[in-house]
Amino acid sequence: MSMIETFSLNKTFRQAIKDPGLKGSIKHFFTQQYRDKTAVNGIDLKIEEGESVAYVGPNGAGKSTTIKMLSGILVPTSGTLRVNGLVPHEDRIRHAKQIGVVFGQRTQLWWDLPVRESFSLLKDIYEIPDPLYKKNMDRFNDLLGLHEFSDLPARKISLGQRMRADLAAALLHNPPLVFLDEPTIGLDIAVKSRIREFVKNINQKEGSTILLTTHDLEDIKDICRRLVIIDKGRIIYDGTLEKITDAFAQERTLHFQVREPVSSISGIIANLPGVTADQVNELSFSVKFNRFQYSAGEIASKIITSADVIDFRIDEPSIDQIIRKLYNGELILQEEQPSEAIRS
Ligand SMILES: Nc1ncnc2c1ncn2[C@@H]1O[C@H](COP(=O)(O)OP(=O)(O)OP(=O)(O)O)[C@@H](O)[C@H]1O
Repeated sequence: MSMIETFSLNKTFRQAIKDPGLKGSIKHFFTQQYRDKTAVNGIDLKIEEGESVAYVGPNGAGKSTTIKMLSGILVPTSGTLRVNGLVPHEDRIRHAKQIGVVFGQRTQLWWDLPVRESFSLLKDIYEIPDPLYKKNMDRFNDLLGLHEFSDLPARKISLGQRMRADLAAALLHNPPLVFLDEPTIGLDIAVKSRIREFVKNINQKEGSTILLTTHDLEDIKDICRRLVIIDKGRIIYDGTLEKITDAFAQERTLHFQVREPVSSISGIIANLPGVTADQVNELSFSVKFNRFQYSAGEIASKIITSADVIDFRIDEPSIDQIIRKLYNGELILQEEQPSEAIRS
């Protein structure tokens, strides 16, 4: 049985059409015009137990709406979904016990209570047995350093501390499935890396299934093996990060620095079809090539035998640039690209 299975999942919202300002609100009160906004449009998604999946897409793509349906907060307009054997919105209480949810923008801690009191309230709410509670608190203390701030009320702790506490709060009851909605938003590099390590730990050591939405592509590289890209409510890619890199990161650039000016770079690369060169200044130039056509070693040795090279480095398009181009419609995923999982 899959951990998550959706078929033709749709969610349409009714949005009010109104002009801005008070005048618009008064007019809307009398005329009441609405339009339908399809936020999620025919999502078929299967996630197996123990997978770690990044669910990414531009703003407004439908990520949060999907997570809200999967966590039972929203009822789908049509289609079916099953999460660990339950239909989330039909069985909300039982479902809540089998998931952990972290929203980077919101906290589930009690604002005025010391953080440790929030944990103890959650222990009662989820009916967590004493030994499990103690085991998890010890583990989370080790991994997330909760003791540094657990006597303080949630309103007094920093954003990074709040996120560490929220992660612990969401996982105290050992849920087999964890939804993380932007868990590293606004955090510094050190806290981000601590959180990524923690999430990897619960996925790899505890076997928890992870569904992560993020705009920080470093999160994906670190945590997830599978990437699902959604745009305008539809899945446009479902596969590994490597496959998308293979499809689009074909171009490599070698940058060279030389001791003496080179008279003709185009002459040096003349018998390498498809390779292009750019003179940066008298003593440096770059050479672009397709990595499926040539190896970096081939290109470098060709240049080194013809020029007095003192240094060189290689650049490849970052996954960040590739995914941003996909969002902007500058790259189109096509059937013939080397990815079996690409959807039209
Ligand atoms: N309660 C709602 N009522 C009306 N429209 C909504 C509601 N919730 C979401 N939408 C609309 O549905 C679309 C998808 O929103 P959603 O929040 O799922 O996107 P997202 O991918 O999570 O975006 P972001 O990265 O900005 O958080 C948007 O156009 C949004 O305006």
